[in-house]
Amino acid sequence: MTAPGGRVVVRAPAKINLALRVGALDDEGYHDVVSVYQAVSVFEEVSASLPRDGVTGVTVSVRGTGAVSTPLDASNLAVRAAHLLAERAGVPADVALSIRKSAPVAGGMAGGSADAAAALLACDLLWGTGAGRDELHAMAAELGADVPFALMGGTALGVGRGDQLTPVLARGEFHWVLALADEGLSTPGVYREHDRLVAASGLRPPDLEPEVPAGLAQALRSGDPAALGAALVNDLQDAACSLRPPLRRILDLGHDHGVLGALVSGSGPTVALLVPDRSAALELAVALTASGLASDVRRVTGPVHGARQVDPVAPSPFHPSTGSHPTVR
Ligand SMILES: C[C@@](CO)(OP(=O)(O)O)[C@H](O)COP(=O)(O)OP(=O)(O)OC[C@H]1O[C@@H](n2ccc(N)nc2=O)[C@H](O)[C@@H]1O
Ligand SMILES: Nc1ncnc2c1ncn2[C@@H]1O[C@H](COP(=O)(O)OP(=O)(O)O)[C@@H](O)[C@H]1O
Repeated sequence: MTAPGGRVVVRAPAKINLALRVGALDDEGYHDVVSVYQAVSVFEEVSASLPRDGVTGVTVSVRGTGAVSTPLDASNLAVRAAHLLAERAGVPADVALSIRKSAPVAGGMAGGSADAAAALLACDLLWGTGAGRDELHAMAAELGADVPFALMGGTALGVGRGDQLTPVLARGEFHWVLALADEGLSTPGVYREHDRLVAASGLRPPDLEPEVPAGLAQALRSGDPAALGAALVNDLQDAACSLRPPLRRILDLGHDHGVLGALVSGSGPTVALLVPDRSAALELAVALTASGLASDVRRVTGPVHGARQVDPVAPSPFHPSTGSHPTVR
């Protein structure tokens, strides 16, 4: 579905980690992890167009949530994705990328990874390079541990660096309230803090079983939000809270409101609170907003689909004034 004028639009989801177990550090500075990802209804949108006559190379523009703190140079993950695909496919890297961000930057929701996944797919379609699923997955893993999941979506187990994926059966729809922060947390910085806390505790990092923790698998299979809430776990949570102590107050507020579960998403600082249904989500969102503890509060659902082409001429549900989709607020 390339539009007249050569434009492809792809939407890719942000994620929450339902479980994140962190094992030993390897020689390349990566930790062995067991991660259960769930894609949620916060979508990054990447549009890829053929450049105007005489223009070559990759250009990028960014708008939406956190646009001002998103890099516009070669370090932008969508730009890196376009260059990587062009190099592997042996085609010129000529594309104008335009990103509409809804996920917070450095928020522990893999918004940048979603941009990379969306750019890979959009450029593949725009250039007609015909990379298969496996090839796109391999390129995604080179770009970052979380990028393959943004291609896949749904609910999935990630092992190794978090990039070796297996889909997980999840029934039904789960309702989340997200508490966003103005300022992000650096992923390597949070892993470093985790290592410091583990060393200080005198405990060894756990040897990980490369499978979905039993209680979590059962909760997802049966679509039981209360059981899912009890099974949520994030080994990076203490490190994120150590670097950003006010996150504990958001978790406490959630527990005071009787949420089914609450945890920092990945490396944070986004906090994800699980509630039984839409009306509980609205009630909690109102309380969180009134508390002033979060810079933005979103109501979202999961699981949702992975990176997917959308009709470039259809009106976008993106809300220009807020940088987010009205359906998720
Ligand atoms: C923590 C998680 C949880 O899903 O993501 P976020 O919550 O930040 O989105 C991931 O493990 C992050 O994934 P991602 O952000 O793609 O990581 P990468 O770009 O590949 O790596 C950034 C840095 O994070 C650290 N890193 C990442 C993955 C991993 N398994 N072990 C690590 O120690 C390394 O220091 C690495 O240099
Ligand atoms: N397109 C992009 N969107 C957001 N961040 C990006 C992008 N490209 C590169 N980055 C860099 O990647 C870092 C983390 O990206 P992001 O996926 O937003 O966070 P997290 O890893 O916490 O989920 C940011 O600090 C930012 O500097």
